[in-house]
Amino acid sequence: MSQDRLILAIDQGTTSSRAIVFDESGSIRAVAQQEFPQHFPNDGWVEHDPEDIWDSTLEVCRAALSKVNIEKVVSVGITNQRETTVVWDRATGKAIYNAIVWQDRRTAAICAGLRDAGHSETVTERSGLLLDPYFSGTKAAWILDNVEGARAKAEAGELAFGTIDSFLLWRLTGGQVHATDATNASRTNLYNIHTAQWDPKLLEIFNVPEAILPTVQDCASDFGQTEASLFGRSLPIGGIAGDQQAAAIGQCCFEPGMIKSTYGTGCFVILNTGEKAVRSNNRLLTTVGYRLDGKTTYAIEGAIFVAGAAVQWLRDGLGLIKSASETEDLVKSTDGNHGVYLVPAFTGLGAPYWDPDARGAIFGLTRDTGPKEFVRAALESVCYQTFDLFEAMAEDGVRPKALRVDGGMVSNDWVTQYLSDILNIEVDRPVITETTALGAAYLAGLQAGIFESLEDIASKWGCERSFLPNMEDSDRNRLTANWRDAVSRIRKN
Ligand SMILES: Nc1ncnc2c1ncn2[C@@H]1O[C@H](COP(=O)(O)OP(=O)(O)O)[C@@H](O)[C@H]1O
Ligand SMILES: O=P(O)(O)OC[C@H](O)CO
Repeated sequence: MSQDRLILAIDQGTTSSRAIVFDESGSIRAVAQQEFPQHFPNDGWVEHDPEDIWDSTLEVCRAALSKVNIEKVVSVGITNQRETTVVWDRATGKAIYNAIVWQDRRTAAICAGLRDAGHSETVTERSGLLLDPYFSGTKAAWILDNVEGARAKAEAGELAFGTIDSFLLWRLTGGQVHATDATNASRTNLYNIHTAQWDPKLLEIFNVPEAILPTVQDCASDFGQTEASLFGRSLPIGGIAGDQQAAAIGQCCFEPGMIKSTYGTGCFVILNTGEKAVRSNNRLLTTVGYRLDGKTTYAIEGAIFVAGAAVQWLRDGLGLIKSASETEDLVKSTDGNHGVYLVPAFTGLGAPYWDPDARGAIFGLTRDTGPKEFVRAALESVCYQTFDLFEAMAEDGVRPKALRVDGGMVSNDWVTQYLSDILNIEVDRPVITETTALGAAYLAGLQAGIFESLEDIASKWGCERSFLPNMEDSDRNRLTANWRDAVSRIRKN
């Protein structure tokens, strides 16, 4: 097969924007990355300036494209931090408020009000999600109700709503295309995952006017062309998926029962359930895994809000480490956790607890507790939180045999081994850990005809290292029971 054609994948994440150019074999030809500022204007609020998102995206695309022959780039894929909400003016393209980030808790009271009004069942049945501030619906409504004149403009069709993919698409196409893909739509609380359409009843419940919504397309489809002035040449945009779904695609989880977990800022487990939208009895989410040729493949998802963010907190908040990679040697020099447990509920607890008011705590401190124990407790907490998701899945009757992992944290061998020990299953780390961008590239490549099918793509997956469980049951039981005890002490709901 010719290795000449290239794909540009844009990965717009929570803390940084990345652009990666892949070739036809799925190998990386160029990378550029840029962090951008986080804004915390109030307790529990998290915002991004949409211009920072746009500027950093544009710069990394230009930087990555400058390292390759742009004439060979045949398709662009976009993947993005999901749920983060932007509302912009169609006439100017300017956002009317900062992007409200997925971690933001400001709409907790609105969600509680909707629960009290008896909407929980309708929302879960139709959207597959829960009533939690995590999702976009209440964030969009908050902007419309808190920016002067916004609701009237929205009703008049002058404003556009989008998750980050949609906002970038609008900007990249010079305001020509207002669209999103089914995975991003499935994170809004407004999209009916069974009918594959925006749901009028959900729009009514969340008080979001239809006039602001983007068109929902397949993940591999014609999303328009980039404006020629941006990169010196117009490029077709052929793929979009939310970052966690893109990671599942990059990990080639195409068969029902296949499962991946990504350890970036947060941790997100996605289990392919095939053509069936399976409803969890244990507060996991039902979501769109991908939609291709009009056919939806569903997934069950467990979302944990703090994973690598706990390591960032050790570095930036406490100053205990200078870099994330130091944690591996530090924790390897410990001989157990000395009874210290960190519950990193800095922005509440996600699945399976869904407790937006819970806050973090550390337990079991003694006079000999030092930085190493804090570091170990932070790394362990990520594995215990994944354990909670697997327990919830087990109660739903799902017991995976192996887990494919990716994300910045799994470069840490200690974390990956401990994860295998605590979950008591094989944990596989792939050769290419940039699975999120790779998934977007696969979608764009499918649309461009570079890849023929999902089977074609699946043959490219390679395992770099498998981690096998190596812990006594009695130790696992003791550790997870202590963790559960720690969690129970911070619960508010
Ligand atoms: N060696 C390591 N050990 C532990 N955590 C790490 C290590 N390397 C990176 N991380 C953590 O992984 C996260 C970065 O992963 P990444 O996948 O780039 O995240 P995101 O896409 O959410 O920005 C950071 O939160 C960082 O603290
Ligand atoms: O940007 P990430 O990698 O932290 O992912 C964010 C998720 O999409 C939030 O649902």
